[in-house]
Amino acid sequence: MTAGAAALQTNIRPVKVPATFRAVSKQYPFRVRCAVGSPGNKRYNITLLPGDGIGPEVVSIAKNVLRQAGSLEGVEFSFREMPIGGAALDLVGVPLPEETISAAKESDAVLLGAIGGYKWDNNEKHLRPEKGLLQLRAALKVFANLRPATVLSQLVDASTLKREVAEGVDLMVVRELTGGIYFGEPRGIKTNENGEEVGFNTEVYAAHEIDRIARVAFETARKRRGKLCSVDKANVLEASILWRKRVTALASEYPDVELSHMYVDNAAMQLVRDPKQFDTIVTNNIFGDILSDEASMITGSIGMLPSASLSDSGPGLFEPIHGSAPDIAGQDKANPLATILSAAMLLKYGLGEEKAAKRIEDAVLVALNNGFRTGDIYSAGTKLVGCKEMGEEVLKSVDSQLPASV
Ligand SMILES: NC(=O)C1=CN([C@@H]2O[C@H](COP(=O)(O)OP(=O)(O)OC[C@H]3O[C@@H](n4cnc5c(N)ncnc54)[C@H](O)[C@@H]3O)[C@@H](O)[C@H]2O)C=CC1
Ligand SMILES: CC(C)CC(=O)C(=O)O
Ligand SMILES: [Mg+2]
Repeated sequence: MTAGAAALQTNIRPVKVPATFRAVSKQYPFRVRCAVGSPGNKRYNITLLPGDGIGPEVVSIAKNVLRQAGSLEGVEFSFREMPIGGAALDLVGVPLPEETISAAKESDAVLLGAIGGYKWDNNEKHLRPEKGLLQLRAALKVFANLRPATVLSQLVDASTLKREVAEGVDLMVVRELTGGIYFGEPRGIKTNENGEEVGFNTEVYAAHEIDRIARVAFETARKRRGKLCSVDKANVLEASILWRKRVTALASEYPDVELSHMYVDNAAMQLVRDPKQFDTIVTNNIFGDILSDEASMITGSIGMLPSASLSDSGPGLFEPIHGSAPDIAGQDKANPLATILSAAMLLKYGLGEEKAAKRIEDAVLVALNNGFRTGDIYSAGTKLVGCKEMGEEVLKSVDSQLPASV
């Protein structure tokens, strides 16, 4: 055993691996992981990757909420915590240890906090926390990243946009997650013939990568309001020209979905001008990363937005869209709702446990209805609480049988 593996062993708790089978989800064009057994004894293995900064704070809360919601619906979890990002670099010298990849692959779903921080910002490229997250997404083949942005009526005043612009926004960004410029080769920094340093990356998409994310997006739009906007930069980039061509070609298979195209610069502007025009947005890795952060502010805060990253077979990866927020880490200021809602997406999209997912979604609404707000979503007349107290309020509400008024 390597020194790294030995160090990791101390962190690994043995778990009982249940027999699992896969069933086609009725909800989405993905396979969900299903535990074998009667509704009374369902059991799933969840890999927890707290990561860095506020990651451990929000994941520990989401874990408790997940366990409680599950237990009320006859679902049990075995949690296995593994290192990733800066935490893994400090522990074993790499941002994504083999043991973490294996644990993630063997589990039924993965819940991640966030990675990164000032301490590792000057590390060599392959020893940066962000590299670990990209490697994990590639290892799990989670090409489809669903990032819903919904303005809750309770939080309209937390939006930076005017009430009439923000109220009622409900959109879904379908982001391609394992291709494009974040992964494309060649990449690097070299010295050119003039002795000057040159940094370069490659935006590259194969037809099959575009087709599979487009299909997810068409299916998603079909189950929502039937409108799909494909965002690209086809007026400049060849990768976008192919993107637009492939998405357009698939549209004939989805006659019930209204397809439109928009350049990304216009999309960034339209999102704050009139976000209600959007239902489902499909876009590449980098544009989806940027536009979803922008969309989060319409909802009040980046601390509100969850995500589901799905493959067409193995376990899904569920994480808030925010980063490790080193500026507020360790201060009990983080909003845990994005991670709690990611746990709800884990139940719904990863395991097909819709009732438990609904319990969590309702509990978040009840906590907000009761006036609790972390600093990022605070407005006059509401109760300012820290990360832990917000988590406790959601946990209390999970038990509540009261229907949440949206
Ligand atoms: N998926 C991941 O793990 C991601 C990791 N990162 C990494 O995180 C580190 C910080 O990156 P930033 O660009 O600052 O982005 P960030 O998302 O961590 O923070 C941006 C701003 O939003 C605030 N914020 C974020 N999450 C919040 C929450 N739950 N509650 C309240 N406020 C919250 C932060 O305090 C900060 O002011 C970097 O190392 C970056 O590479 C960034 C984005 C995604
Ligand atoms: C930290 C990066 C790897 C990606 C990112 O910002 C994101 O996925 O939202
Ligand atoms: Mg991002």
